[in-house]
Amino acid sequence: MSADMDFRLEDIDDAEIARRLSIVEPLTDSVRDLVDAVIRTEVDDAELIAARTAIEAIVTRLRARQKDKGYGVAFTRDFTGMPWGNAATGARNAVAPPLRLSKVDGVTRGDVVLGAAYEGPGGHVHGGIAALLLDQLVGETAAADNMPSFTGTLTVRYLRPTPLGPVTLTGRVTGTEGRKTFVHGELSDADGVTVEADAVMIRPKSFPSRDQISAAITGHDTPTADKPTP
Ligand SMILES: CCCCCCCCCCCCCC(=O)SCCNC(=O)CCNC(=O)[C@H](O)C(C)(C)COP(=O)(O)OP(=O)(O)OC[C@H]1O[C@@H](n2cnc3c(N)ncnc32)[C@H](O)[C@@H]1OP(=O)(O)O
Repeated sequence: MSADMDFRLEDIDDAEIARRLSIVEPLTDSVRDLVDAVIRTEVDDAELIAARTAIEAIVTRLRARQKDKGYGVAFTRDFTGMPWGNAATGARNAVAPPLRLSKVDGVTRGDVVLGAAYEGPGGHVHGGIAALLLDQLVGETAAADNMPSFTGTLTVRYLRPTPLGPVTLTGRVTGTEGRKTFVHGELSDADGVTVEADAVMIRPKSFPSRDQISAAITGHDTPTADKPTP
């Protein structure tokens, strides 16, 4: 993680974050629903072509005004992070399942339903998706005070196939050594653990301090900070 990461200020409060999420999360859910529908639909070719035309019109509307590249990581002045483009948990990212992780008593936990969009072996979760979710899990488990570490090494062990459907993620820190944090993570279905991971998470020596990030984000205004749209 280097100092040229895309940190930026969104000078907003919790109420404004909630307002924006109340608009974008249902949109993201609708796009997830669309992905699921495209995978599972059995309508005829004419319907598929009509659907494509309608979707292309929506894409054109959304592209009327947009960022040059990824969403980046926005922070408020009190250091609330908004990684809304994140591939595993981003509130604006329909590629990500609707997973929210939270930490209670040192254990990070989240529940999510993995549907057709996450299939690998028929009826089962793709191994890369399991690894993605476990990577996010160990990342959030290692993060302290909203300051992330990078995944140095992620060792994933697939114990048995994970059926599509509800899964639970749990992670905990197993040790620290200098800038390294060791984390164990598990992905489980109703019958127990299906995939487990051990990670070495590293706070890079070049990583900016919280004060440096604060200075960087408050030193310039984000182009979107004063816009009313979420
Ligand atoms: C917005 C707010 C969000 C807040 C929540 C955040 C959640 C975020 C969730 C995001 C989740 C998503 C997460 C993602 O997807 S993170 C993205 C995927 N990961 C990367 O891209 C990492 C790329 N690699 C690097 O940046 C550097 O190589 C790192 C940072 C890893 C080390 O570079 P650095 O120059 O700092 O290292 P050093 O040479 O001083 O060595 C230091 C120590 O580390 C040991 N070592 C070195 N490399 C490795 C290795 N690969 N495995 C094991 N150990 C390693 C080394 O032996 C030494 O140990 P010791 O000799 O001291 O004992």
